[in-house]
Amino acid sequence: SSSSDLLSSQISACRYVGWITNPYPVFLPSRGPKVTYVPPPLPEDEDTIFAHYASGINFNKYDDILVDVSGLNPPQAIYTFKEACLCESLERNVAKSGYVKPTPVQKHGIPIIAAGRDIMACAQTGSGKTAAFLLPILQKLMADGVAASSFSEQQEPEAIIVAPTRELINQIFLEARKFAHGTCVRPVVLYGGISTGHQIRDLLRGCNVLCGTPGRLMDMIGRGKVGLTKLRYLVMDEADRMLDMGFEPEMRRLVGSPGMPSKEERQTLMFSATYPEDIQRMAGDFLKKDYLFLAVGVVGGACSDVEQKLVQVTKFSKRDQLLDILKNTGTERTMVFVETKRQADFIAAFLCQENVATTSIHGDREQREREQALGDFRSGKCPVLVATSVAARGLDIKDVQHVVNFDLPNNIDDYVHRIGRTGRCGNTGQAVSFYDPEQDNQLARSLVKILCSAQQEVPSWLEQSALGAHGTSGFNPVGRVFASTDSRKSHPYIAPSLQSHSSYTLNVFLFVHPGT
Ligand SMILES: Nc1ncnc2c1ncn2[C@@H]1O[C@H](COP(=O)(O)OP(=O)(O)OP(=O)(O)O)[C@@H](O)[C@H]1O
Repeated sequence: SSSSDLLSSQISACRYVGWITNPYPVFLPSRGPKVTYVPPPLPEDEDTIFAHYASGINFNKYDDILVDVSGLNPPQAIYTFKEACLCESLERNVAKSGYVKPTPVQKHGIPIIAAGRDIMACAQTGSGKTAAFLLPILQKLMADGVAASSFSEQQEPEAIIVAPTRELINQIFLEARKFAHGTCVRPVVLYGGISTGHQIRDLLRGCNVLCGTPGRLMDMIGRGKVGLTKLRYLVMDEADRMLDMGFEPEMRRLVGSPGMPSKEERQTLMFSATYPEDIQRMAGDFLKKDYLFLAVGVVGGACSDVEQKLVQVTKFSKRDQLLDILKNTGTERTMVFVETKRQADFIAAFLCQENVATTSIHGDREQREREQALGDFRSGKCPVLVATSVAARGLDIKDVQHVVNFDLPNNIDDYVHRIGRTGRCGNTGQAVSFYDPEQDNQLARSLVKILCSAQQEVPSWLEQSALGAHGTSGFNPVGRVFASTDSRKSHPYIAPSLQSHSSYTLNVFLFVHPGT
């Protein structure tokens, strides 16, 4: 029965932290030396492949968001999927996915990519970036009559997509599989935590679009299972994360791998909701000089469909406050973010003890457990998911109504991605963040900026903390709200031609800072 299933999943969550067998939790990584996990076969029925949730009441408001394209000669935006001139199968798959009209990042991104240009695209969480790169790539592969790939000891994909986490790359793969349904284009996914033998067998059956996390992808390239000479499209999703300290060396190894076409010979596409300026400058190493910078709304801004609340707390009051919140949210899907894997185990076990159907996801859980947890959360069997930042980016889960930052992250971009797990595709959502002044003061200024630019109420205590924070000279929370911060604009020596950049805007959306 479902209640005994629930009980057993709660028991296994507790056992994982040694709660039941041992009164003092032990935190041994449960990863064995050899990974043998083989995920269940993918469903083949169309209802599952094309399952989607409805866009929300604010979907049409996307059209009001300011768009800025900078760089030379950007192509005209499209306004309908018809104008994207997709082939019949793609058009049908788009319709079956429930897409009626493109979102702004699709209106601008699709023609830019179709025109063969490199792009650095920034658009708020949940606004359709995945289709913005998948559709034009698939369309170009189809238009160029890409050969149906077949068995070979080395696969040479035409497109490679990289993303920072296993669950996200798997989701992107499923999207690619959905849009390519009924065509000869074959997407394949590679990520860690799964039997390598299983993935090699799947890969060698044929591959046009390879979706991978960096480690497993480089492993397959190193084994000679993936050749790069036919590569035409390289996509970095969550590009700022792919180029930060953690992944930058892998990305440099990837573009420096034997056979990899130079940046002049391939098309490189970067997408994210956040782009710190230093990362933007470094990203230039991977892109052609004349790449286009597409900014939908405030670069690095939070999704305006998420109602953001900050609650001042003390370290020891957090658990009770979390329980209070969860009592009100009931069975509505809620993601609770914490800072450490250990904390994720503690909080998940605590909530299970309090009879809240909870599961957890973090980097020390086995892949089987991670996928089970996500599955239980998606299905609603466990409506509360306790997660570390491993689940902060990209995950698109139906009906997540609440995000709780039990611990605030230590950087503002992570905050933007985390709260973006709710309020997707024009739906509304709520985010509550526990702010511990002893821990979180360094975030005060950035939080005020983010709240202002998303037209949210700023608590006066937070404004005070921001004003009192170190180095506040020139602090202007409402400044630069519409800056389409293409870092090249403030560094003309990088690309002097951009002095005369072409920039256009759509439907300027003005807002007033609360209180002004
Ligand atoms: N044109 C559209 N019409 C209706 N739904 C859409 C459209 N484009 C995308 N969607 C849906 O919106 C949801 C969010 O899209 P997606 O996951 O691509 O967002 P994202 O911008 O990549 O978000 P994140 O920054 O969190 O990665 C998905 O369920 C997707 O299928």
